[in-house]
Amino acid sequence: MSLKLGVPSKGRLMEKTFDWFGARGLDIRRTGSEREYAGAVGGIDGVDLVLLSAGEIPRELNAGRIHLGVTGTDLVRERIPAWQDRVEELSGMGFGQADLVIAVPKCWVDVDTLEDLDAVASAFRQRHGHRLRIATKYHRMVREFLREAGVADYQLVDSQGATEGTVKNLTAEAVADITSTGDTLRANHLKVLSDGLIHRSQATLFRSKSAAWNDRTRAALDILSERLEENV
Ligand SMILES: Nc1ncnc2c1ncn2[C@@H]1O[C@H](COP(=O)(O)OP(=O)(O)OP(=O)(O)O)[C@@H](O)[C@H]1O
Ligand SMILES: O=P(O)(O)OC[C@H]1O[C@H](OP(=O)(O)OP(=O)(O)O)[C@H](O)[C@@H]1O
Repeated sequence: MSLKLGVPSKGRLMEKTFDWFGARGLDIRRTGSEREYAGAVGGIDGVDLVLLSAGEIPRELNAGRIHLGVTGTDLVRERIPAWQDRVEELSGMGFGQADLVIAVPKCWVDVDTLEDLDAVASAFRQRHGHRLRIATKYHRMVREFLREAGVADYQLVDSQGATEGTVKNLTAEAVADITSTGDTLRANHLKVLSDGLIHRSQATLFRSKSAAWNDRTRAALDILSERLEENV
């Protein structure tokens, strides 16, 4: 059995992931036609490449179907319950940075903090007969964060894309989404709460705690770990 390394096969993390391993002596390549999801790893023995979307890598790590995988820390926290028991962070990779934040309409001039949001949420429910809606795809992380902050009078509405548009479209009053330059929030007249940072994410190399390890896969991991230490 070879060590299975899961890397993003498309999307914003793919190229930088290939470059990051290249700088550490691992030549990761897609093989076959442009559309074929096949790949190879050169420069190290006993490692098989598994091409996946960044969003699927947490599930594969959790199931132990891959030994190592590259994805965002946000996706691991969101998609693996009790993630610390299931995976180990081997190395932050220094790209794919994005912040998961809570944002509200800019015109809510009296709302700058979670405490303000809590007050607005209670008033909103009394006035409208339903809870203030927060659009997000990060249900687990947002619930946990708001529970710890003591904000209770809200409901999550699922949004798998174009989340910032939900406020203009009147399907939500606030959003919890990833931001990197802040352009999308600004363009949609939203502002981040001053204490509304839920998580700072970056692309990270994870090790599955449930994958089966043998002498060959352990030896491959040792060589890989040495390369990582040489190139911190
Ligand atoms: N500006 C950004 N917007 C969204 N995600 C970003 C941004 N910058 C970095 N990321 C990170 O990139 C990762 C998601 O990458 P990407 O969207 O390519 O993967 P995906 O969810 O598998 O894509 P897809 O939606 O095509 O399946 C997340 O960890 C996210 O935090
Ligand atoms: O702060 P910015 O640099 O503007 O980036 C943030 C935007 O990028 C992501 O969307 P993505 O491009 O993945 O599209 P999506 O709306 O389909 O998720 C994210 O959901 C934000 O909408």
